[in-house]
Amino acid sequence: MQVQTFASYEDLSQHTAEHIANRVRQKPTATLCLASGETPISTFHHLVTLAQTGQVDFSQCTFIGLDEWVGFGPEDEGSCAYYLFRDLFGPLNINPNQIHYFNAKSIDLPAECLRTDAAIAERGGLDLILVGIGMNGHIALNEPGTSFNLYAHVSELAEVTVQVGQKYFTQATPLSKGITLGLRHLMEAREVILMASGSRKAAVIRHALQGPVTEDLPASIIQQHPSAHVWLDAEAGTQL
Ligand SMILES: N[C@@H]1[C@@H](O)[C@H](O)[C@@H](COP(=O)(O)O)O[C@@H]1O
Repeated sequence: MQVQTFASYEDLSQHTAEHIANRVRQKPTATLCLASGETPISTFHHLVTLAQTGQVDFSQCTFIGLDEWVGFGPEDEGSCAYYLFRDLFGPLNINPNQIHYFNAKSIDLPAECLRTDAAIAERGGLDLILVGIGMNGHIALNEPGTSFNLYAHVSELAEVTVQVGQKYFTQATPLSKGITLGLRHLMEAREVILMASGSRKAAVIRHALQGPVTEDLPASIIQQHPSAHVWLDAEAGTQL
C-alpha cells in the first residue's frame, strides 16, 4: 500500500486523473470501476479535459458501476449513476454499451448482482478500481461487518450512511439498502486507488490505514492489497 498526501484537493484530483489516463493509454480496452460521490468529481473534470484535448481516449474502455442506492437509477437526481453520467459518461460521450451499471430498480436484485459479477469476470477482472471512503469506513456500500469474501450483493445501509447520503439529494430521501460490488472485487482488481479529501475523513483514514485489518472497518482491507494507492489531500492526512 502506497500512501501519498497532496497539498490540495486540486493537486490530488489532477494526480489521480493523470494516473487513470496513463493506465488507459497503456491499455485502451481497460475495465474501469470509478466511484461516484463528492470526492472524485474534480478528477472526473480533469479526465474530461484530458479526453477533450485528445490526450486520452476512453472509447474502448468498459465502465463497471460500483454501487447504487436500491430503488434509484440514473434518471433520479442523487443516485450514484446520476453523478457519473453528469460528470463523466455524458461529457465523455461514452457509448451505453461500454457501461455496465446495476439496475437498482430491478425486482430481482440478486440476479443483478450475478449479472454484474459475470460482466466483470467476462472482461477478465477490473483493471482499476477507484473508491472513496465513507465516514464509517465503508467502501462502496460495504458497511462495517460485511464479509471480505463477498462479490456483488445487496447491503443494509448503516444509519450514518443514510444521514450522510442526504447530501446527494435536494430533498430528504429515505434510503435503506444499497447494491454494491463486494470487497472481493476490490481485492481482485489489478490496481486500487482510494481517494479521500477533507478533515472530516482524517480520523477514519487513520483507523483504516494504521489500525487492524478488520471487517468492522471495511476500508482497512486496502492494507492487504498488493497494488493499492491511498491518495489524500492534506486535510484528510492530518492524523497520519
Ligand atoms: N456510496 C458512496 C461511496 O461509493 C463513496 O465512495 C463514499 C464516499 O462519498 P464522498 O466522496 O461523497 O465522501 O460514500 C458513498 O456512500
